Amino acid sequence: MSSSSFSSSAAGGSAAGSVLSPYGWTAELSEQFELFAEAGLVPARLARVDRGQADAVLADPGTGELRTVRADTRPVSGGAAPANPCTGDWVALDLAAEPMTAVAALLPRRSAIIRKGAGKSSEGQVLAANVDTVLIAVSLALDPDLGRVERFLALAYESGAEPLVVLTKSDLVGDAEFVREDVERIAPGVPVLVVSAETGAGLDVLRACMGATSALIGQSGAGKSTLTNALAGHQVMTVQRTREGDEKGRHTTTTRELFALPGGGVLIDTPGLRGVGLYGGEGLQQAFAEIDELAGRCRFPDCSHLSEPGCAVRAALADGTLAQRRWESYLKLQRENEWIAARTDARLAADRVRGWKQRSKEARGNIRPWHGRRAPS
Ligand SMILES: Nc1nc2c(ncn2[C@@H]2O[C@H](COP(=O)(O)OP(=O)(O)OP(=O)(O)O)[C@@H](O)[C@H]2O)c(=O)[nH]1
Ligand SMILES: [Zn+2]
Repeated sequence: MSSSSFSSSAAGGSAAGSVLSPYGWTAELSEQFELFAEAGLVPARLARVDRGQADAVLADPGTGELRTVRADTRPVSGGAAPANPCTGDWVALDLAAEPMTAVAALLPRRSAIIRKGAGKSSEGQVLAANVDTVLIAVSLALDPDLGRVERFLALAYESGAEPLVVLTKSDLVGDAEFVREDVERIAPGVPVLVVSAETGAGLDVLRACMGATSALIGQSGAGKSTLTNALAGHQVMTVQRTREGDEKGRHTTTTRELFALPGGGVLIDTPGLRGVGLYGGEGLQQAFAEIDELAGRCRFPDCSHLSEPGCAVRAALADGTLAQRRWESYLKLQRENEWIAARTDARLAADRVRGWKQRSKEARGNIRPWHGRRAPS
């Protein structure tokens, strides 16, 4: 691609605005972008991120039409994992960069779904950025795992986006109402919708509830890719049909991808999550708002809810207002969160010590050539 065909004047301007608005571009973003536009950079949204590169959707400054380009993400990678570019990020592209288009900057995120990284690492992994609605897909074909739904809800709240539970594959069950009620009980204030990607039932209501950018999360096999295809109106994701009706799914989705929807707005499909570790705390309080509220009514503000008199939590457990299962689920997620917080603190402390040692070593190294003596250590 020749760099001379791009003029900086169109970048970030109204052309980009109208063409990118179905992708979630707003006047506010346009304002944030002004300085980048003056520098000759072009706004784009990342639709897919692989190792070191991304697919970026932009309004071509020459033709004004939507276009997807491959871009080098290395200039904005390499820092702390949660700050790395991910699907849904708005970026400033340098189309003239050699040897290929490069992501020159990431715009500040409005929200981000971050889970605890895989393995022993305490680093967060961003699944999707700038999301308005988190759709938690739960298959009606299996007994619902309420603890898992609670975990996804906490993750969704933590992101800063609005959660919504989507019970999928309604064509496979006679009556979804019981499950819907069970899920509603553990998701106070959260819409719980029943859909079938197969028959199209419930899709209109779902569409009406989705914000400008929605992201689908859920267990592998929950029907996320099938639902993405149904909402997109055509096959955008490859769905592996499990011949024996195996409900476990096969991890068909390997990279996050972002799609424009026919009625405007975009949908981000994420790979099936076997285990989602939480990464942060506030989301848990929101997902278990009624427990938070109960704890506020205990006689002692620092009540451990174990043996203190006047404990509102124990009272609620005793009279059945608070289900034992729900309380244990909360405690479990809270323990995980504390662990991750401790790990993160320990890692930051270790980083600080390492950074200090490195700097003092460099300082010694700098002194030696000029003074010919060892710096005091
Ligand atoms: N009967 C019926 N089957 C469905 C429906 N939606 C999905 N399925 C089937 O469920 C299986 C899993 O669907 P996927 O869309 O691949 O699930 P996924 O959540 O994207 O799975 P991962 O890509 O592994 O995360 C496939 O065999 C689909 O054909 C539905 O509405 N009705
Ligand atoms: Zn208490």
